[in-house]
Amino acid sequence: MAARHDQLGRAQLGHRGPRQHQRHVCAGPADPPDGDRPRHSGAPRQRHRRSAPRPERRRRGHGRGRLRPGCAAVWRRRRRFSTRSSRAGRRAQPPQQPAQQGWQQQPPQAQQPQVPHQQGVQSPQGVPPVHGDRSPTTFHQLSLGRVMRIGRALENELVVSDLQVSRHHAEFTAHPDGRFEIRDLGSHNGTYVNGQPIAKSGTVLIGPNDIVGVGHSTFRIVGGQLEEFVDTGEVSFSARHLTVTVDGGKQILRDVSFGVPEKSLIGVIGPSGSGKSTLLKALTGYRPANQGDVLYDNRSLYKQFAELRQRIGLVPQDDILHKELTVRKALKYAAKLRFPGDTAEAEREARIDEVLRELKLDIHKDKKVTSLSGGQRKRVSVALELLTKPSLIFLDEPTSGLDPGMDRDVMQLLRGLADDGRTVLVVTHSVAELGLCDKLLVMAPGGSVAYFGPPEEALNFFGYSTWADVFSAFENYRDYDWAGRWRGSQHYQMYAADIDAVAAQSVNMPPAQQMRPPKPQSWGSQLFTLIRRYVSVIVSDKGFMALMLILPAVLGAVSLLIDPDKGLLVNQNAQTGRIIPNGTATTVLLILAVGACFAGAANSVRELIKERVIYERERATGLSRSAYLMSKVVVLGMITVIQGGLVGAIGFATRELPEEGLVLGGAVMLELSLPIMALGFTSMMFGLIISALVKTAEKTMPLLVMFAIIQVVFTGCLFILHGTVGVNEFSYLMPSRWAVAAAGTTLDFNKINPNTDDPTSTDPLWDHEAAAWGMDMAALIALGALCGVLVARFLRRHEPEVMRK
Ligand SMILES: Nc1ncnc2c1ncn2[C@@H]1O[C@H](COP(=O)(O)OP(=O)(O)OP(=O)(O)O)[C@@H](O)[C@H]1O
Repeated sequence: MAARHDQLGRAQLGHRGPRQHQRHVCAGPADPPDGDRPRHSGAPRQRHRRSAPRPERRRRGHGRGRLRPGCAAVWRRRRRFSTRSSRAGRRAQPPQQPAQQGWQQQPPQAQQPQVPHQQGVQSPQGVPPVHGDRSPTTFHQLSLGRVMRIGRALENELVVSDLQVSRHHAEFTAHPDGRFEIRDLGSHNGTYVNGQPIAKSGTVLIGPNDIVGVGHSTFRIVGGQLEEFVDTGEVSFSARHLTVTVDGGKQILRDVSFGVPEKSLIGVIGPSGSGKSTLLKALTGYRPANQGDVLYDNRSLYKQFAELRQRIGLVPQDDILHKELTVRKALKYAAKLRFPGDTAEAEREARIDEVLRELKLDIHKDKKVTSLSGGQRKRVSVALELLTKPSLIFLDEPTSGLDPGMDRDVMQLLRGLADDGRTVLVVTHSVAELGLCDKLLVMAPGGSVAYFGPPEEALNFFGYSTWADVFSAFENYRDYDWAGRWRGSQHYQMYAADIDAVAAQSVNMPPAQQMRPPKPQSWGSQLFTLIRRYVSVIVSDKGFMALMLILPAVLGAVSLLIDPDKGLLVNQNAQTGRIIPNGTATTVLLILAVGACFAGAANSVRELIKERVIYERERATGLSRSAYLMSKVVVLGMITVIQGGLVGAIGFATRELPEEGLVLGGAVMLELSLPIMALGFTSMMFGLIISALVKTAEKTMPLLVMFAIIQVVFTGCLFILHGTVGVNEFSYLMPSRWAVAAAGTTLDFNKINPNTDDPTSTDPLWDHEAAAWGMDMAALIALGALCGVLVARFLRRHEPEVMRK
């Protein structure tokens, strides 16, 4: 391990050995023309990563732009050069090419960046290394004719205490003829050969070049022995020539390369729109780059995504927790969804306790997430990601909205996570605590790298005293070749040239099904967990519960104010037999229908948007889209149907109704209420469509009102739809049309609300027949089902790209 660390250090940190003796050059934008002279005298500063005690590092690495002595004079000169533009609005100075000629004029062989050590390294037997040159953790003897079963359960020949591994996960067989094979035993998280999942319960022959992945362990057969490597988190990580091109050919990430050894904390900063989020998506495989590769301990993340993605944690900017739950409950449901189906509750609880202790959250575990401070909430989000012991953790602006104290707390937490043996990359807008990072990546407008190296050298590199100045320069000189400036710099040679020297590759992504992470739980189990979690969230919100009861009660009750003494029967003059329209029945039905529409859509209209970030994250960890959607449909559907029942019960209870129904005989009130309940359900599905479509929760309210008003218009109660060409056909898309029609068949709406202009014209949807009731109800439910299909399609748009196919 020590040897590997040393080599990685050389390979990925730019061969600090010889190059540390190069002089650091103050490569500021305002370097004078003769700026090829080295600016610093004396020995270069050694960077003692983590070997330096923390306070020392903090002192050195505050990154607030304290200039080194050699640069101070240059800086003063720069300021003199810049007085004119400073007066004109204190704009940052135009950048100049850094003074790197001295370096560039070195003989070619001195400039030749070395291919990183781990590329193409072969073991003495010609077998490629699994993890660079890292030594196997354990050797297992695999005698011919023997079967070795791997799993979490103690009765296995090879016991792996890893919650990502199933109790009986896979087995190696050494055939008497010398062939070796691996068989998956129906594992939850899959068994992988060279990063590709093998079929559930499938068998694959393996040779000496093949690497078998099971949870955090990888195995290789070498001379009849099984070598096991356990990924304990200490992995190197590098990005090579990442380029992302969007439709229209525009590059939003340009040739980004950098690499870090194990236990590193990397900060990523850059002006708005410089591609930080795009980079994060490319690094995590959420939206793989079009060109380039991401290497996870020498393994291509893209090609082996299905296996390696389990080792990656991502904490998005917004909290990935249901704030209404207590910390413990939120983690409990997350663990249930992420760990294999065969993990016992005690195992999950033990892991949750471990993580809570590690993040010092145990004292807060019974508090609701809402009651925690911003910093503590961020800790809980990190805790959630740590459950599965990822080796790489990515965070998107974890400190946004936090005060400086919390900002420091969170950054120190990340520092600690890295020191404990993980690689952590944090995208941030906050520059106050950058000194805690081992490396800083600065993105320039246009999505290219402007700097990668130690944070404490970054401001000097740009030649400004504050990050505000650097960002102003980015803004004011957007078209400047920041990437060229970086590539021409000595820092580039020291910290990135080695990685960059490897030729760019176009990404040959494996087929979509091989990219997709396995589902750790069965569909039914996911659905059950999601329903339980959703019910817990609703139950913990007493205000919401009360509102859900009050809303239908009020909507039903207001209908009682309409001609309270009048019934819902057909008005017919006994002597003449003439039909007299019953306006009360039409109005009551209209109000009840609108009440159901409103209640149903209001229940669901914010549901998907408010937890979109959680969904995105969980989807990337193997959550089933249909299980998620079904959990919403089941819980909200039940609530809405009960509400519809309440609306109907209150609205129809005091009215005189026909004695016999068309379908349910004497249960007329139920026959009338069923369309109201179904209308509530279908409206709830429409609400889900709105929720899946909108970009912000604020947009849901106007759309909800619009939906309810359109439903009023198309009930058929306000004007006769039948015979109105175009409008009538359009009304078939409206749930209220079918619900009023279904209830109308029972009440005989063709007589209650006849077409007075043409008494012979009747609406077939209102025919006083059981078949018409059945058809109306079927159409209403079919509309709801169609909405379900649409919601699923719209949900896809919010998923990580690898999960969309
Ligand atoms: N799918 C896309 N199609 C076209 N342009 C896109 C797409 N995604 C992002 N962009 C553009 O790419 C650029 C980089 O976007 P990105 O979100 O990565 O920036 P950022 O640095 O994260 O910004 P911020 O700090 O504001 O979050 C932006 O100009 C953005 O408009």
